Amino acid sequence: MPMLDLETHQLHYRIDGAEGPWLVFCNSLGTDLRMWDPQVAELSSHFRVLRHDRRGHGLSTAPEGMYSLADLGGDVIALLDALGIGSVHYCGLSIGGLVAQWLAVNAPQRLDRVVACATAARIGSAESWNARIAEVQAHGLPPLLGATAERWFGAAFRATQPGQVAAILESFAATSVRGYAGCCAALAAADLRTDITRIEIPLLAIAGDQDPVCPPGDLQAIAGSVGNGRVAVLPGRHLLNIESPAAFNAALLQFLQ
Ligand SMILES: O=C(O)CC1=CCC(=O)O1
Repeated sequence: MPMLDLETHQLHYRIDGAEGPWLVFCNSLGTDLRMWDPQVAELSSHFRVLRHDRRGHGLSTAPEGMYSLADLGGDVIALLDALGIGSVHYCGLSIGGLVAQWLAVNAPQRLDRVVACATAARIGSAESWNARIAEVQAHGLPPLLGATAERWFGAAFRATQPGQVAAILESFAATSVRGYAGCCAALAAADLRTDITRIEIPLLAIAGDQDPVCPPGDLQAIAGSVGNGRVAVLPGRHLLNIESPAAFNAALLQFLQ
């Protein structure tokens, strides 16, 4: 189980595929790197795929305190440096998509092409994230399970794919409260609406047509703000890479190849 030792925490990562350009996937809040399994199964024959569990998620440890987007982006750069990787295609979903935008603004030399999925330049409000922090610190993550499943997957998918939904919710319930709350703090403070106008790297924004968290307008706004952006709207709610894997993989391949 490969781990990167950093000063305050350890990052769990995984590499699949032996040849081709590097493609890095970055998970959403309350999930681990397995959320990208439907992509890795198909794309690891085209790319060397690097995934990591964000700090406080999956098998990565959770440093104390609250985190910032710069901390999360810094973890990605530390991982690339440690593995001797120069530049990558980068695909992140939700908070992972915010990290993608942060990297495209602050470390453009490390990115070839960037894919921002089910995200926004500003997700929610400081008030809503601070309320979420208070809730999980008081009661843990399990009380959030029902509402989370409804935000992440459409009713039809929940009814027909209970195994996939259960697996993702299991990873949610296993997320550390400290790690989850720390990332909520990063979300509370993150507002890249001005910064992203400086992005020149080719960017694909992918939206779920039924996403209640980051609706298609948020992704259209990202694509319209950057120098070289385009948008794809696919069927699905927030975790659309799991709900619509074939369409998602096709959009990625078309953009990255
Ligand atoms: O928590 C959610 O359901 C939605 C979300 C916001 C940021 C993220 O990564 O997930």
